[in-house]
Amino acid sequence: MANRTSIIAGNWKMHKTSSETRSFLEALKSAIADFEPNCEIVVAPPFTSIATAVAETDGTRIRVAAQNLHWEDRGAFTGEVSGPMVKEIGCSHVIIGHSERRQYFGETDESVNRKIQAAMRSGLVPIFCLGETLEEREAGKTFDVVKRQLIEGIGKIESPDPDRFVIAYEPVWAIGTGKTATPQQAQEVHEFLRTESAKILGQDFSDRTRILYGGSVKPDNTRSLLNQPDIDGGLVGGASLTVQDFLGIIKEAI
Ligand SMILES: O=C(CO)COP(=O)(O)O
Repeated sequence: MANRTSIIAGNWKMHKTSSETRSFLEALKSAIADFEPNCEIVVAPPFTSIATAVAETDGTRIRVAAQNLHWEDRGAFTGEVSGPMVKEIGCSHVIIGHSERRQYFGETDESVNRKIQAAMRSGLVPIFCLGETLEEREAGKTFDVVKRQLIEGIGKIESPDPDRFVIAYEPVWAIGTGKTATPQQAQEVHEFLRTESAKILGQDFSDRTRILYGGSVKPDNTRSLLNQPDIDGGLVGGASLTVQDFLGIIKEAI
């Protein structure tokens, strides 16, 4: 089995101004200077705080992600931001297809696919999110839903570099609810996603791509989740907003 380096990524959602971003990153930098984390570290601030985050993390191991992009590189799309813009300002990663974007901003499997292609065209690492709702889980549709999202999301993508492509399984019912999927529940979906992605993009891609779990990840549940063979890190919302919790998660990463 491939040896995959874990990723701990903080999705700040609509939190932290530039000055709040600066103080958070100053504290995080000094905290991680004391030890050698076992994982890659990514933070995803809102667009307006990205420049500050890039400046603050320059020369460190912390990488910066955007939370969204448009599928075109430029054009008359008021209020939108494109891959080349995100790349040039210094982001390495971009979150795509988060359930909040699907739920509140009308994103579809098709737009997610176009955004993944746009990210790759601009040299950004997509963090491609998918996951079922509570209703879908209770109706026994979890595997059908994530399979459809996976196929539609990565279907038309040509030979992505597995080291530069990340999938995040985020069951919607576990986001911001304090209700984490059990390690077994998460593992069975991760294993399924890995098997299915091998059918679409080949065994090497499937062996090497990182699949993160997201949904109420906290310092005290990180270890048991990351101990699962197909869970390669966490996409963290609420607990990435305080240095203490985010650092606690980073320290638990294996
Ligand atoms: O949506 C998430 C990360 O993208 C998860 O959010 P919480 O960690 O707050 O549940």
